[in-house]
Amino acid sequence: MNGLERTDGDSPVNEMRNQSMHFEPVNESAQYLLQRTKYRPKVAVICGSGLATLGTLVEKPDVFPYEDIPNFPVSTAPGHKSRLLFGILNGVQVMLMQGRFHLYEGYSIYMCAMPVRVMHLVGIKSLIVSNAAGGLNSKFKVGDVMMLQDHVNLQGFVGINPLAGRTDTRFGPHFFATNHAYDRKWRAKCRQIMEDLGLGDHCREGVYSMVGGPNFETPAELRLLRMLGIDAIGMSTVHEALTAVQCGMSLFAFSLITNACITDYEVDQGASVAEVMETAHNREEDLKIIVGRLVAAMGSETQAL
Ligand SMILES: O=P(O)(O)O[C@H]1O[C@H](CO)[C@@H](O)[C@H]1O
Ligand code: HPA
Repeated sequence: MNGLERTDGDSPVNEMRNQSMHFEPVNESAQYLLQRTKYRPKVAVICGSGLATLGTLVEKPDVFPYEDIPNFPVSTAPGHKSRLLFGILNGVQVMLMQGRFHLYEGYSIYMCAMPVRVMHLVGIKSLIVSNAAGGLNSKFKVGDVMMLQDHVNLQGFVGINPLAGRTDTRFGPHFFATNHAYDRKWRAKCRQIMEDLGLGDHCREGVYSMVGGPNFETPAELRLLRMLGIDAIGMSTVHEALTAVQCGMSLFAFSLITNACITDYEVDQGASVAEVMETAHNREEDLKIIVGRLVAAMGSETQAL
């Protein structure tokens, strides 16, 4: 054990440290939920922009508006419903977030990632994270699904990281490897599911990164991101993924490529929320089947845990 891993929340030195996550408010949110639902899910889903419709898969749901959950943030982004569902999806108990939190909403990186810590205290072992993203890789087409093999934590480069600051080992270790953050078995499963559905040509794999937003990127920024080896760009997911891995969850994440990133100054058209929503809407039925089958696979695996 080193000095960073202690759990002495009220020590004077911790008072001087930044506003990183405390155990008690997260636990209060988790206990609020556990006391009000009979479900004890081990699988969770985070719905990206325009993908809240995945929530329609959940049968017999217990519905918790975020505003009712103590210490929980409230969604303000377009296409995010701001409610948490507990219920059954393809025969598996799930916890599903219809709405996530972004830096551009004014929340700290700790608050953006806080629901994942709530999931951990609820008992979640496997997590599916979805997002809408712009396609930087020129081979990608609008409507493709990019499974995250990896990410670049741009905010982390300058110390903006939900794991920074005081660490409470009840949320996992301070230092840990991230070379297998995204569990390759779920990528193999997703590829198989998409091939079975005749969607193999739309199944991609690559590197995601997150900017702060809310504006979409300039052509110069997009060219820089492409040089960094980034295939898809969004404004979310990285902080959730890191928090999930720290908590020991098995993670699958995918980007729906909702728009092509435009780096040519001669093109008049630019990225828009309307295009993001339209693509999400067009792909929702396929994504429901894919996510449903992935949840079923995760459910069989976590049953034994
Ligand atoms: O990452 P999700 O929440 O899917 O949302 C993506 O879509 C929004 C832009 O339309 C941004 O918030 C971007 O991050
Ligand atoms: N950039 C950033 N975030 C996004 C995009 C994009 O092009 N599309 C959807 N979310």
